[in-house]
Amino acid sequence: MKLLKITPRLLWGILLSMIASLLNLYLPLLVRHFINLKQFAWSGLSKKVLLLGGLILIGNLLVSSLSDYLISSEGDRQVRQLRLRLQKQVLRLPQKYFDQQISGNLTSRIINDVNVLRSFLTETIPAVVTGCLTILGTMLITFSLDWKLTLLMLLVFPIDGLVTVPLGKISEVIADQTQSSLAALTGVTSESIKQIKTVKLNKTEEDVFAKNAREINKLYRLSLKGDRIAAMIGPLQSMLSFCLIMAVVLYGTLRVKSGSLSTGTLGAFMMYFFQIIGPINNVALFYSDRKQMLGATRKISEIINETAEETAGKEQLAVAPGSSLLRLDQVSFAYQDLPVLEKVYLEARSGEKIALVGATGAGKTTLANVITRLYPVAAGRISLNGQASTDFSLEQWRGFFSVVLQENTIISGSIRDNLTLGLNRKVTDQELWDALALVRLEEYAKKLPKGLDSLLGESGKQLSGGQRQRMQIARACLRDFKFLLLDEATSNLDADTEKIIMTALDRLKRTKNCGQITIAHRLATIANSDRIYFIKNKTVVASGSHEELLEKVPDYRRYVHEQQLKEKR
Ligand SMILES: Nc1ncnc2c1ncn2[C@@H]1O[C@H](COP(=O)(O)OP(=O)(O)OP(=O)(O)O)[C@@H](O)[C@H]1O
Repeated sequence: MKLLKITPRLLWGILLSMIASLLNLYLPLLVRHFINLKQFAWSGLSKKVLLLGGLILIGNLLVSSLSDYLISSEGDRQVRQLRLRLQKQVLRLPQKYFDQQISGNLTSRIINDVNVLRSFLTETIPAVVTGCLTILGTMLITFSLDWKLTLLMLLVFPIDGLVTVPLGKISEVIADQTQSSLAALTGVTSESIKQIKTVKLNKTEEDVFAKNAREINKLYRLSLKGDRIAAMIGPLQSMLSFCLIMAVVLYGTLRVKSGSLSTGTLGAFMMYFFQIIGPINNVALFYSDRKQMLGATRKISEIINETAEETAGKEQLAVAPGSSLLRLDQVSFAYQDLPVLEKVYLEARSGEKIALVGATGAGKTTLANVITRLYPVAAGRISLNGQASTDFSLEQWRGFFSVVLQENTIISGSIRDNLTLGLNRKVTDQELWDALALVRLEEYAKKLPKGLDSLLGESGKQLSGGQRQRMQIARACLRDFKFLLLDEATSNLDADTEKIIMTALDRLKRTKNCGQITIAHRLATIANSDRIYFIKNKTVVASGSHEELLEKVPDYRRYVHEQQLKEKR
């Protein structure tokens, strides 16, 4: 097992558990002594034996408690470490990995599969080790007491094996399928909760319910299969054990009657018999538990072995203060087999506002994602002041950009939490209020009873779409950056508010001497750009000012015309 380890603490726990098992082995011998007594007298040996029995019970209690605590706490510690490792790994995985995942399935891997490993480490391993010891110790003692009765008792192994081996194999498969089914159910449930508004507005409650019910039913059917196996294993084992006990009792009684066995020894045998039934079952289940653990390990390892984004390993490169030039040369990119960008050329300078314009699906957002290295380019070069983007560590490179995305990136938390997200410097309240004022949110925040510390709800549910966009712009403006990248960042605002904010951003661009890269369809947002890159057929087909493009590029004229028609509607 690679993910969880056998540590000294765990070994101590198992050792104590073994001591407790050994202590338990002594108790039937004490009982045998009492049964064999001709007459009970509260003195001498009997007193000593009773005292010893009491001490063994108390010792067993203490040792077992300590052992349980050591094993469980070690399991918790290792599960914590594994979950932290998984969380760290998940955060480092490339964007393309998430494009192919259902977040709920991933969550289930991190939560449910790790629990399977925990139970193997803290339950199966100790149970099997102590079980083997109990079985071995019992056999040694019972052999020394009466080998014939022991041989009869030994029949429990093949009989138990007859039940647990074939049924255990089936339950292994069921357990593996159950884990996958649980992951799928977590996936669909979390998706339907996340998309509840879409579900309601599209009146797809029944469809979503049917989809989720399919997963619930699949899990139910698997659980029923598991229940059937468990319902067979338990009673079958009990019945076979009962038959065997009867055989031991009958044979033992005959031997007692014939005088070749003492009543005490028969009593001790019965106790030993009951004592090893549990351990035998645990040992028999080891194989299927191990299979289940291997399945969970495989699924977790798939995440851990995924190649992470290359984040570190490079020195911070010195970047001269002042003006910067971001340049894309012959950049190409494809999502798996879908080429989206081909030989794109682009330049953005400090103090400039450039715009990426093109029909929907043209590849504008993809271009922004490639610039910020969310996806690696397939060919070509992206550089800052002549230095290739890949010469910079990912962290340093992403630090050059402050991005406002098309999608909602408000986190659950307060206004302050959202504004300071990812900021690695201390900010004063005044700076936060200034940022809010820049996007015209100051009045709104002032009216809230807790001001900057007011909570915004999950994903900013308590804000309007426009307020959410403005909050994200305010957050972006607070960061230190060389280029502000706005991807449809003002699409939800009314024309007047957008104009006010764009004017404020222009001012910010001049005072901070940063560049601005805007992706937008609305003409008013892009028309005053220093340079517009018009994207069509996977590449930049023309660049220039709005007026230049209108004059020289028929496709751009057509695009603008269509856009004007849309905006008039
Ligand atoms: N994660 C992804 N995996 C696979 N294909 C994608 C992915 N994201 C986008 N695409 C595809 O890449 C193409 C460009 O998409 P992109 O989002 O870059 O366009 P866009 O110009 O920003 O569009 P819009 O103006 O509608 O936002 C589209 O065909 C889209 O289907």
